[in-house]
Amino acid sequence: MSSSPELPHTLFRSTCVVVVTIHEERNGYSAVGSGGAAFHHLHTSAAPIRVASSEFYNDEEATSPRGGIEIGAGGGKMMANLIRHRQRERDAYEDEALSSSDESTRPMPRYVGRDTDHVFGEFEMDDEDVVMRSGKRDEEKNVYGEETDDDDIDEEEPVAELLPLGGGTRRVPRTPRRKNSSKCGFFDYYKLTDEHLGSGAYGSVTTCKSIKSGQEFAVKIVDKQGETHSRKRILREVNIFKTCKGHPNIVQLLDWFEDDTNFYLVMEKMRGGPLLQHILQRGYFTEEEARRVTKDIASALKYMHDRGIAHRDVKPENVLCTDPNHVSPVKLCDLDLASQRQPQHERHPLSQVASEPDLASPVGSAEFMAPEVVDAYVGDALKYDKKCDTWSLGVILYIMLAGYAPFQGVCDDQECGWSDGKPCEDCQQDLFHRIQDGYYEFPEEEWGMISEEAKDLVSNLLKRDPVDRFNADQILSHRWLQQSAAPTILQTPSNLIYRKDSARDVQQMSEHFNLMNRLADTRLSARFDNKMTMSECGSDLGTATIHGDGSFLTMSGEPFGTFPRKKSVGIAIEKPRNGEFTPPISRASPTTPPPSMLDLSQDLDDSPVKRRSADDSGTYSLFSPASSNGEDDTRSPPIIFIGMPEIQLFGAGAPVLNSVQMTPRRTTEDEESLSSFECEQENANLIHRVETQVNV
Ligand SMILES: Nc1ncnc2c1ncn2[C@@H]1O[C@H](COP(=O)(O)OP(=O)(O)OP(=O)(O)O)[C@@H](O)[C@H]1O
Repeated sequence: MSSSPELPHTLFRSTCVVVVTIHEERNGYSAVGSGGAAFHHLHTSAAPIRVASSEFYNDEEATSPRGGIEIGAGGGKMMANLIRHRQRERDAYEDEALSSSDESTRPMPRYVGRDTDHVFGEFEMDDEDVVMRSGKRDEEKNVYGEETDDDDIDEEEPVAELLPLGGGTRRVPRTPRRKNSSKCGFFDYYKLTDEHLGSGAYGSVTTCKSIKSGQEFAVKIVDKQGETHSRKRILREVNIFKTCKGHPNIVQLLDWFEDDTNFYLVMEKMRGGPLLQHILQRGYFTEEEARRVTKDIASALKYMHDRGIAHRDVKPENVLCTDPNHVSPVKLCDLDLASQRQPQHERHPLSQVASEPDLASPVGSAEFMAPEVVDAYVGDALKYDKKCDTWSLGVILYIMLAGYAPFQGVCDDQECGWSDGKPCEDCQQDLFHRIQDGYYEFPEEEWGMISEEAKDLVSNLLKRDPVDRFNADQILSHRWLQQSAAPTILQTPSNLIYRKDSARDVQQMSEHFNLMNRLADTRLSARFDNKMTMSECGSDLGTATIHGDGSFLTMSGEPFGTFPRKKSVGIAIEKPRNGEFTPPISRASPTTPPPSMLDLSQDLDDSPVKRRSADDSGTYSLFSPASSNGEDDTRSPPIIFIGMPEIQLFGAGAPVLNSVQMTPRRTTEDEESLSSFECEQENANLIHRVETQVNV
């Protein structure tokens, strides 16, 4: 099926993958796993009934009652269960808050600024302090040694310190001289400049200046009013920053604040800008410089991986140059997608299982996705781990050496605008297939001048099987990194300019993917944080419907940000065994079983929800009847599950649904299947199909 002219916004040109993972805890149910959302609706008649929406997250720092499933209209018994479930949550939350005699462990609804002086040293720092903090010491000790003051800090104070917000902003006093300054916020210490450093799905990064010293920092400001903030996510990012403090190749968080409107993450300012932009601006880049950058990134990854953290979004935009005049040293930024495993001894048996999908959540950027990540998109596997970071480093290294990406999507359409940054479903599919095949070349024109050692490292990073792929240790001990490389001047800068299909597309694709993943994730988390009422849930059910061009429309028709409010799409799902469609079954591979091992065999007594066995896991077809009622159509797109009574999988209080992934795949069977698809929508002929991996 090719992109139809009548359907400019074909579904999932950009891919959406939603992973929901659940595990059970003693008090009711706590959903744990990667942030995510599932689209759940029941359809039995012309008027689709919206049934359920769930949200789950895996954050040990959660300050609000955890877990939960939110239900919209319909399903009386289910609704009653949800009310009971909600009440149980509130009771448990209040009980816990009241009974806690220990101030430090008492759950509070909000927290304010983190006392980062304890973590990072003095608050107001001069350049020397920043250098010290960012670990400009003996590299071996910084990367591998234990010379940190973490231990003291951890004992004194948890990183996620929780304090009542009260009215207005309050900053935690960190030193005796600040003990009385209990009403200070970001603007008491810093002033913003008008230098915009970058922006992402979360917020914008701007230069700020210390009022006291005039020293410049970078501050990431995350708008709390927006759809994308999540306190847990910020906490997680702060925690990971803290774990990574002192490493010379990871951007250092220096301070952070929260007020009524924003979060403020104050970081050291990386004056050299993002890697590829830096290379482009300099117009000059050598193999030796590529080697140094590779070593820096590998050092950062080793540090994170050794601590059980996968970055999961390694891409050139997140590699920042310290100095405007030199490409290295570089530092990794943007730790908000990073995931950290709990230490073995702290893991609950179920949470251990449930932690897997956190790494299995397909997040990141398209061109940098390792094959196993793409597998997760297309249902062949659900698990990937920190080796995906070293794959992404392989892609970055390839781009650094050649000026274009190793895997690129192409199609036959002469009008295709993919190389100009426009969406193209065929190109995207082609890109995914190429990544999955793991096939790339070293074209002689650019690679002829590049050393065999460099190519060998690329080859060992771009290994399709993660088992064969180099880990960070192997990268660092590779012979190319062990000694200076040739000062060969590379064609990278000019290729970055002329090969439109490289860096720019990488960035554009990454925007699509990251936004989709995060909006779906954080929006639901934010909603849960705010403890929305039943009616609110009902009126704002679901996450976002993803248009073919990657834009979003919420279930309630509210557009996110600047996304166009145009044609909406609905989604239908068909269970293959009961329905007339037989989509190709693409189960998780035997070596990477899906996260469906949770014991779901016991039904809940009072739940209307029928738990399914792991046998019910499988790949389901997901269809998208388009409703193209004109450019201004802002109707709520119905989410319809056809022929799937198991929609009750998504019911209240029962953690029966392990994960759902929506992945695009078109097969030759589609045309036939779709022609028999009875859709009650207008324009039923405009149906696109994606596969859905449902793990029960
Ligand atoms: N410490 C810093 N110094 C200079 N620039 C920075 C710094 N941190 C971030 N930036 C710039 O801001 C951009 C966005 O920052 P960051 O990636 O942390 O935000 P985000 O909202 O989490 O983005 P994403 O959507 O990629 O996750 C970066 O790509 C970079 O260009």
